[in-house]
Amino acid sequence: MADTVLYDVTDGVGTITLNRPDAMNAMNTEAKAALRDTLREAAADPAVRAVLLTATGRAFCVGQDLKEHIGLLAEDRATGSGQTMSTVREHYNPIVTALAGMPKPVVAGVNGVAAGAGAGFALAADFRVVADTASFNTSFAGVALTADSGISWTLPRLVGQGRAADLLLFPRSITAQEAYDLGIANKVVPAADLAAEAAAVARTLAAGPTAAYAAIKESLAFGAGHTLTETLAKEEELQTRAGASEDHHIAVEAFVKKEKPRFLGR
Ligand SMILES: CC(C)(COP(=O)(O)OP(=O)(O)OC[C@H]1O[C@@H](n2cnc3c(N)ncnc32)[C@H](O)[C@@H]1OP(=O)(O)O)[C@@H](O)C(=O)NCCC(=O)NCCSC(=O)/C=C1/CC=CC=CO1
Repeated sequence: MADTVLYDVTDGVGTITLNRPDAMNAMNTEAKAALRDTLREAAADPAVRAVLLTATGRAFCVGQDLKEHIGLLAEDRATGSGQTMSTVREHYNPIVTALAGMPKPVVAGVNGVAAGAGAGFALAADFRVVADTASFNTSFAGVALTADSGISWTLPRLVGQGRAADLLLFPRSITAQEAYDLGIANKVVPAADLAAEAAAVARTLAAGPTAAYAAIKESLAFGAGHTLTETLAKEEELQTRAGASEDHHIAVEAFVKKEKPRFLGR
């Protein structure tokens, strides 16, 4: 059986590739566990300074594998165990926590449709490079479910509460261009260039000041749920840490010498 998730580390980029192309990268139990564990590995590896999440085939990820899910639902009914939705706690929540909390930038290379939890994964990344043929679909209400994979946190922050409600109540596929106009896609590129363009963005970030990027991610997440006063205090704490980093000293020295800094990531 082919690996459901591929992983490669080159030039500081940990590339995680969802690899169930024949199933449109639907997440079965094996793929969810593999993605969760690979994200944790990438987070812990100092050689990885940026993560690229992408996929093989014509889809990015269509969320929960409904063909597996129907069997689990039947089992639940038969045994009364009610265990089917424990996958949210065991898989989806840890996956999204790992993406959003990754102490380095995460780029989603959205090569095709991103639906349900698959859209949630893309939205939990820091930067989305999207093929012009790709699309996004919240999908959840279509299968009589509510939002998961962080979508009720990420989507309103990207598009506003009203548009998020629209996209969740009336699930439909929105094009890459619509996603760009709404602020979901950061960059739309011709489908043939997606892999190269997404990898280039990830490589650029991997060559950057990793500790400062981690602090930027932390302060954005903090600011989203705190007052200005609290956020100013957090910024001071994080700026003090960034100011003590080797990369800060390297950058200031390079600026004064009119040179290009070569960041160490610490
Ligand atoms: C809008 C679509 C994503 C893409 O549409 P389209 O390009 O027209 O492709 P289709 O013809 O519909 O599909 C091609 C084949 O792929 C199969 N497929 C698509 N999605 C899934 C899926 N999620 N699971 C399994 N298989 C899937 C489809 O059946 C076709 O196969 P065949 O060729 O054999 O017929 C559209 O496909 C679509 O709307 N898909 C469903 C999206 C969806 O509802 N996803 C799940 C949302 S719920 C979720 O992600 C999270 C949870 C969390 C916890 C527990 C339980 C459930 O969900």
